Amino acid sequence: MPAEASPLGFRQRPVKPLLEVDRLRKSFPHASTAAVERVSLALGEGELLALLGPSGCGKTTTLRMIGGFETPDEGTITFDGHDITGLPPEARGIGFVFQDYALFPHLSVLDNVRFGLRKLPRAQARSRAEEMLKLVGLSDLGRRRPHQLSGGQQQRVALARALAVAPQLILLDEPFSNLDAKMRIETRQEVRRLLKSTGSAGILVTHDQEEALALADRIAVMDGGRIVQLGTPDEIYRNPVSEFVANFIGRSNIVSGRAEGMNVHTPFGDLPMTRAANGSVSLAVRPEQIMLEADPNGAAVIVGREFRGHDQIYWVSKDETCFVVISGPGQDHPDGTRVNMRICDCVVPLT
Ligand SMILES: Nc1ncnc2c1ncn2[C@@H]1O[C@H](COP(=O)(O)OP(=O)(O)OP(=O)(O)O)[C@@H](O)[C@H]1O
Repeated sequence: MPAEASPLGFRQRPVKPLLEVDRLRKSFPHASTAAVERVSLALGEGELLALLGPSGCGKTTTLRMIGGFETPDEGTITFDGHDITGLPPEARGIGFVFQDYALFPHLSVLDNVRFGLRKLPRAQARSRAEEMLKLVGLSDLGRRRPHQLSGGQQQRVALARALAVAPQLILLDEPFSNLDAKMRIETRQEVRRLLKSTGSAGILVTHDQEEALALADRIAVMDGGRIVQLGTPDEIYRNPVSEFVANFIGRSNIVSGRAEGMNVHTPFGDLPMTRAANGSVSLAVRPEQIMLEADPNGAAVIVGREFRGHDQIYWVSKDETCFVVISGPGQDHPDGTRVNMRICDCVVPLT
């Protein structure tokens, strides 16, 4: 369902949007389908939005159109009350942090941050750049060159440079992709804290659902050039609109059922649903919504498990279907254990 037609999308529209993107379309020469199709979204002041989706779904093209690096075939972009659709990047007042940070290798860290402040008097530019380096925790490294920094430190310099001009909006294209797993987790919390402390709104492009869930206030899930769902991380996780979203954000088991209003008959018994439906439905059931009870006569059998310390993942076979189940500590079922499966909580009917 396109976001503009989605009740979730409307309910979440910021009262006074800082940015409004209306039905953007972009196709590239020799391509059979558009890279971006009817993309609409609104962003409030200080809000963080993630554009999330698989490779090639149109995230970067959407971001580049908002930044002015790509011209839309159709649609409009309104920023701070002005139509900026035809303006070049430098006239938009929007900050950009590129995937490769795009720092100037021959300039010191301090001069990289000072670069965007060229129009200010020299002393003022220097003090603002120093202030920004302090904000990102790099005060001691101002004299180094970019190649003398770690990936995470370079990322923070790029962010300090973009934030130095106090943009109302900053665009981040896969900003953590060059960092190792541990650094990514630390840096994304740092970036969220920085953006919240400066009050800048942000749009982040990522294909990493964990990153989007951890960093963003709202997530636009994209597939095939379109936004397929727009909502808070909690809404998208608990109430995915389609099998694609249910499987892209976390894991889901798909179960068939016959729906009647807010209830559904399933092989696991009658269950409540998160929203009304009628007739044959596919249902998304999260791994943590399934309870396992050991029973020598149980209809299911554990065929695999992965110990993860704070919880365990089980693969459970029932009627030639394999389910994934996550259970908390204290539940220890060896491979081959016969079990009964019970679904607790509401299940989600999918489109
Ligand atoms: N300059 C270009 N010329 C031709 N086709 C392009 C160009 N830029 C992007 N595309 C195509 O447009 C589609 C969307 O690309 P885009 O980079 O926006 O996707 P993405 O979701 O950001 O993917 P990734 O996560 O891999 O960066 C893809 O099919 C891509 O091949």
